[in-house]
Amino acid sequence: MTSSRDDDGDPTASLGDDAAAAGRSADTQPVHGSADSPHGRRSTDSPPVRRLDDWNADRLRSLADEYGTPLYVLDVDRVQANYRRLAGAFPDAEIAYAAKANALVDLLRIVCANGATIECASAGEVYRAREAGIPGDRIRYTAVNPPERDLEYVVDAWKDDPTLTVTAGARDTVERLAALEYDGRLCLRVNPGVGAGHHENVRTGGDATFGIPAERLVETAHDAVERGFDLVGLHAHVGSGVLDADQREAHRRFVARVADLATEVVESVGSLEFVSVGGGFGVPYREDEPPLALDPVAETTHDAFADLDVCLSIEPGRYLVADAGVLLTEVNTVKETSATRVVGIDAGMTTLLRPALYDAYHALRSLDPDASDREPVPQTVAGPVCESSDVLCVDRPTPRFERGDVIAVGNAGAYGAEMANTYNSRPRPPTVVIDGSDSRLVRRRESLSDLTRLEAAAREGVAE
Ligand SMILES: Cc1ncc(COP(=O)(O)O)c(C=O)c1O
Ligand SMILES: N[C@@H](CCCC[NH3+])C(=O)O
Repeated sequence: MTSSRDDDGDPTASLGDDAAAAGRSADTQPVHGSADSPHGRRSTDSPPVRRLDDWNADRLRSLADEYGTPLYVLDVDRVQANYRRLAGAFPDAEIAYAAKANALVDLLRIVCANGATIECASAGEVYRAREAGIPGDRIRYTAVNPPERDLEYVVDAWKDDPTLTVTAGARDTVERLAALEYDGRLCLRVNPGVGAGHHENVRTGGDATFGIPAERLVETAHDAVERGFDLVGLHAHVGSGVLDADQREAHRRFVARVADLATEVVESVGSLEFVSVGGGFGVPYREDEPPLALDPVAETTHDAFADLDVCLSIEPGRYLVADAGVLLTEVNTVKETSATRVVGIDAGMTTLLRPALYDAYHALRSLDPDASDREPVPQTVAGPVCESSDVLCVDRPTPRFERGDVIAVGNAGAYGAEMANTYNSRPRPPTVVIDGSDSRLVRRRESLSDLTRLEAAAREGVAE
């Protein structure tokens, strides 16, 4: 395995001033490439888990007062601490941040300033990365059944900057890229036959639709080389939210299988620059769940690739941003029913989709100064959307929430704002970034007029 970067220079050099500034503090120096453990890893000092109780309630309440609710809050220092911890465990690996977890332009700049590449799942994410000023050699686009419009946009971006890399998960995608006269850097995504994740809907290996079937990989690689592509990489992704022992064991088998497949490709086509083993590093959502021990995962991965002369790449999304974010929401209704105490809040499944989609658990805490004195009672917390699945929790024993309380919802930094939508014509919430003692609005609240802006029938509609 070789190191991902041959320069240890300033990764922000080609970014704008803002990005360079984001990377300038002592806290944000890239950590790649240094070693002080048998596997070249080095420890970092930030706690591996940040619970909801660790957030400063007064500060969050004052942000809710200033910007209103629902409101996403993202703490830049925590993103950077998470980045350093992961980079410390995988010092030789390239870290490609999976923008799908949270694609705010500000955030892309910050992780890139720390040394990351940006892993993009769509033309939209490539567009965001370019808006952030990120150069092509830090952008990777992984096509999933790509609409023609996406391919065309990415091929145009590659014409502007041929250092960009495209990952194809199907032979058809390779053919369609060739038809668009793309013959640049190509990575192939394989389905290694093993998946893992916090819910069956987020397992992307094994019985899933993603990637080239393993038995077709070598012939597809040959085909790509014969067509004149610059075949630089192999990619696979196990799924999302690897945390418990069974999932870690599946991840171990996954990594071993990807290493075998990479060996087959290298033997057949000569060499590869990198192998990406995807993301999936889980974080604890429940108060009593332990954090993921990164070192054994890194060691297993390192060992699996020890005999291969390739750079290792990882694609974390959730691990970098989940516990760096909270959602703030206000209680507007409380009613006792014969079955439970129902607490109505102003954030719903349109604001945070994960509970409705995956039955996901998110910790809840009232920020009211008296909240800790209140007795825990079973409470069902429901949003403002006309769907009975619009509940954050059912009968969860929590200190009584009262009307007017601001509730903080934990681990909302990943797949929170990013999956927000406007169902029931609910404008999407804003995001405020906190950066040390400063805070800034990085995405404004959508207004009612934003809802109709694209419709021809609206007064100022611009539909084509
Ligand atoms: C291809 C790919 N890479 C990376 C990720 C990031 O996953 P996670 O947020 O679990 O690290 C995903 C999402 O599951 C993905 O589909
Ligand atoms: N959206 C999922 C993660 C899966 C990402 C896509 N591969 C979640 O919130 O847990």
